[in-house]
Amino acid sequence: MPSPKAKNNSGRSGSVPGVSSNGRYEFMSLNRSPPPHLLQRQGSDPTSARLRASESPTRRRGSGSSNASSSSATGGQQLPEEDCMRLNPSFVGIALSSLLAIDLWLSKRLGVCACEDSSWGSIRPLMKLVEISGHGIPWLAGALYCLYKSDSAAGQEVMLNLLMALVMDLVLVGVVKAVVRRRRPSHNRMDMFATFSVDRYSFPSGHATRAAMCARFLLAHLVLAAPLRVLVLLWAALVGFSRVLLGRHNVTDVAFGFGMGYCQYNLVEMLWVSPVGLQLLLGQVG
Ligand SMILES: CC(C)=CCC/C(C)=C/COP(=O)(O)O
Repeated sequence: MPSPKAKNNSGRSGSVPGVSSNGRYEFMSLNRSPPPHLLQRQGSDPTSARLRASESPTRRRGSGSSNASSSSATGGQQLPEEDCMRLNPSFVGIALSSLLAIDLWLSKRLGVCACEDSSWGSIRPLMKLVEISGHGIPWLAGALYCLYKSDSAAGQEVMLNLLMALVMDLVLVGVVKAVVRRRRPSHNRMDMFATFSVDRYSFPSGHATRAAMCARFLLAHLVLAAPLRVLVLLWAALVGFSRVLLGRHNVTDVAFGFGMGYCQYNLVEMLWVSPVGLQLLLGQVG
């Protein structure tokens, strides 16, 4: 992530980031030699040393022309090919780093209920109530209760599919969290109730996926008056927003969570289990 304290004409066009000795990214010009401390670091970097060691002599000879071109770009210093590639991050890489920087900055600023002494700390209990309203346990318990209480086949069908949708959501979010392994914001206090071990990761927000998917589910399968439909949408938005206010998530975790939850509902519709389908399924199992 580009540091605001960047040296060497940072921010100008034609600049690319490198990593300084203190671990921060710094910009340097493509047209000028990198600063000596960066050149020295690349030479002693164990990863690039390993890469160079594993390179066969044939490949090294073969990459001579690219080394020559890189030496002209670095003021006569010969850099190995892999180091040169690292000095030329793609436009997509820079755009992603910038987006992440904005995300972290914005999320930190919006985390105004992250603890009791935060600027909006007094509404933290209210935000925690919103958090509970989007938690998996009340939704699973509610769907099970309605399934048990429902006396119509249509009601049972809807509740059964909601139950399956909630379980599918937990599994999909768990898989993505385990793969991406993005840490929760540093200002988050890990005081959520009933979490799985993957919930130490923040991408995507499970509350946001559930809120988006359940909102679509309710709007599609319950006959609700217009004000109630608006309320459902407002609730989903508030659940997502409260994740950032509480400092639980970065903005991108919630935005992706909303998108994922929206798409998950399409999957629920595709995999919709009807009573006939269920009887067939149970008949095959039995
Ligand atoms: C224990 C059960 C049934 C669900 C856990 C729900 C939970 C705590 C999800 C984490 O949500 P965020 O990713 O939005 O923090």
